[in-house]
Amino acid sequence: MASKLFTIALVVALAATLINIYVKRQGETRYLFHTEWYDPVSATVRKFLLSFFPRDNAVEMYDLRSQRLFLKRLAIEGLDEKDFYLGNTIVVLSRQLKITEYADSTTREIISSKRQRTFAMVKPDAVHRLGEVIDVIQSRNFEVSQMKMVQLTRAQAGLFYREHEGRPFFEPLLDYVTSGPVVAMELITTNAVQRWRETLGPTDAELARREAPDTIRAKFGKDKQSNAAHGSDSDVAATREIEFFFPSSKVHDIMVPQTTARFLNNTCCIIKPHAIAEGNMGSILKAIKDEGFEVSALQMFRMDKIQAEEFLEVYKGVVSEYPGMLQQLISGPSVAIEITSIHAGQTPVKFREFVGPADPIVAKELRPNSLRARFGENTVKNALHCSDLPDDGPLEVEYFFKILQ
Ligand SMILES: Nc1ncnc2c1ncn2[C@@H]1O[C@H](COP(=O)(O)OP(=O)(O)OP(=O)(O)O)[C@@H](O)[C@H]1O
Repeated sequence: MASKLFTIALVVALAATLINIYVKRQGETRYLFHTEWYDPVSATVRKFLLSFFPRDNAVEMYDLRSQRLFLKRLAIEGLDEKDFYLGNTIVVLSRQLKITEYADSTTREIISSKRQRTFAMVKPDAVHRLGEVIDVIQSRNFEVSQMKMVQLTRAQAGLFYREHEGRPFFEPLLDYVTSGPVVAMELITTNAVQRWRETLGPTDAELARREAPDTIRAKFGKDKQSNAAHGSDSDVAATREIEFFFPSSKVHDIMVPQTTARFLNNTCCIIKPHAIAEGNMGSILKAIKDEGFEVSALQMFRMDKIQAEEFLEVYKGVVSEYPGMLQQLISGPSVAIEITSIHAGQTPVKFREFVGPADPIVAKELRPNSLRARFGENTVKNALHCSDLPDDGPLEVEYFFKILQ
């Protein structure tokens, strides 16, 4: 009985504190989220209630364990309303906070309709034009929140398209979607399911060219079967399809599509978070292809501080930009790429030349066509990380495409 009374008192006290903190903000738009952060010092996951105030991009955090205000309202540069959706990780004062739940019904109603997820897949016939497809995706204000190049097995393709089993086009469809790599993506925007279907256009690419020439299938598809890309047809399908390609728990199931990494004659690069946030991912991928390099594997990662420190260890104490490089790498999603080319043994050296000098200002002078000259800003925001030495490339590819899988 005593313990029950204590629990009730605690809940009342907690509620009262929350009311104190939040009700006084009445009249001002704010969203409430449950978030968590892995605290390396206590080796535990700490849970916070987080308020976000869109007017000034400020956050306030309440520690659910100590039941105390943890962070007074503070504007966080680079944080935006669009960063707040379930499953995303935001960075607040170097802490990577994962958003685990909406903390009230108003936030759920507003954010979940604004931030709907859908599943998109670039099919084998359009993968060589991935950069252009991503340009369309970004120009229509979709955010790519997960992405992975995979090779579907026939069994996986059959499961994915099981609703079409028995139809005359089913077996040819499986031949087609297993004929080469596909790129699976989770896209987020307002009304994402419907808007992505509209962006795709009609199933038949020829019909799309006649009736909806501005759509993805009109631009990149060939016919009724080879139609460049897929999109979920409902909210429920989107959830199922996202889970199919990006399982929420690490499962070693043969039905989970696997990376296309070859681990041979390769080098590695990372499109940095700032370049993705600035909308340059598509242009960078297109430039890499136009220069004759092949993207043989690709995946979006949200690196945590421990992973970023591990990855950048060789630069610690060696380059003065190390702290900035670390912050940049954990500031948002990045895309790791395995690069191969017809130059075989020369791929690392040739690709490094194409990426250009570490300082974009120097790159603009010496190599104006290099990726850093075109997409970089300074030595930290220099658009891409690229393996330094030929021996590093395969190790970095292994890090992303084996160890972090
Ligand atoms: N009549 C057909 N002949 C050949 N292939 C077809 C035909 N109908 C559909 N397909 C292939 O099967 C896929 C799935 O068919 P569905 O009817 O679900 O079309 P969709 O919803 O427009 O496409 P998706 O599901 O790939 O987004 C199509 O995208 C296309 O590749």
